[in-house]
Amino acid sequence: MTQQEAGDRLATAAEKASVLVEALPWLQRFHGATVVIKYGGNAMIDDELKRAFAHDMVFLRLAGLHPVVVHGGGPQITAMLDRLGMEGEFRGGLRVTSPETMDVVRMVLVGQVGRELVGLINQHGPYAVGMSGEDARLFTAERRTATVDGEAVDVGLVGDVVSVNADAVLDLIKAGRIPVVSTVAPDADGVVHNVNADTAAGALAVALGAEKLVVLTDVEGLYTNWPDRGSLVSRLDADQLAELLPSLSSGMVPKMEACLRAVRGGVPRAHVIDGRLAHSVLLEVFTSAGVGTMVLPAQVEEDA
Ligand SMILES: Nc1ncnc2c1ncn2[C@@H]1O[C@H](COP(=O)(O)OP(=O)(O)O)[C@@H](O)[C@H]1O
Ligand SMILES: CC(=O)N[C@@H](CCC(=O)OP(=O)(O)O)C(=O)O
Repeated sequence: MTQQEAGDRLATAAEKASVLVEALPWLQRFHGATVVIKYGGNAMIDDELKRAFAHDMVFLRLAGLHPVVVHGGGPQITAMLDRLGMEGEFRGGLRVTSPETMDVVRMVLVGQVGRELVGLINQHGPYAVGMSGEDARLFTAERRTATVDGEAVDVGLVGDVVSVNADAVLDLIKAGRIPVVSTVAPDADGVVHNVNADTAAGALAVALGAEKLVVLTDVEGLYTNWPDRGSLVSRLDADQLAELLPSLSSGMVPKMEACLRAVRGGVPRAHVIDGRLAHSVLLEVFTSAGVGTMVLPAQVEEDA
């Protein structure tokens, strides 16, 4: 080995060690904390990324945190509707959901996307258990409308989460498992509704008293003036977000509403991060710089 090569090896080793050392305060701070991670369908773009996500969930669990996964699957539902020759339509960021569409939504979220994530996590050990909003009365939904040009529009069997019974999730956490939640949920009469996954993740984070809500999507974070790439915002507080919300367009609306709901409901931090970057969750949780957009309940001086 030349002197140059030996020097390079030392520098690489020092860099690797510094990453591990930097994680220590965050490992201490989040030990025993519950983190709700929303994995959007648009961030499940290839098998490698999905495997990296599963790896990260197991990493969090073995690092002493309690990860709870809430997954989406919008593009996967649309692909299945296409295969079945059925129409897919969104209004105000929500899927128009007829009873027939609801069958497909449930089949894809619970039977396909949820199962796949459970399988990938369980390649590392017996951690993941899948459940939907129907299991042990996790979520109760209430039919909601979409807002289009300021008007309320009927979108069929689409629900908002009006109550959360987190007992079954807490039981799984206590047993050392990683709950993987699909967001279909019955209303008070037992009629199953399609719930946006961001909305469900926000509600679950509040009910669990989570330390963080992390939303993985296919963009770097929130842009105040989309698509102006210079307008990426790294942090904002609940009041600033509430002011910005009416100006946001469809995909970001449920995401940022969920972050607002979470921090106003007692979750100290909500983050929107780029799920296209492998291991972005680990960077968010265990590095000082963090990634993406962070929403805080109120303006704070401390960097966290
Ligand atoms: N202000 C904004 N900041 C960032 N992304 C935005 C904004 N407005 C609209 N978008 C769009 O929202 C998309 C993310 O939402 P969505 O497609 O519903 O993702 P997911 O499947 O992760 O829930 C981004 O890819 C981007 O095209
Ligand atoms: C009511 C509504 O729009 N539900 C969503 C549920 C899945 C979801 O939210 O998936 P992403 O997170 O991948 O967007 C849908 O049917 O597409």
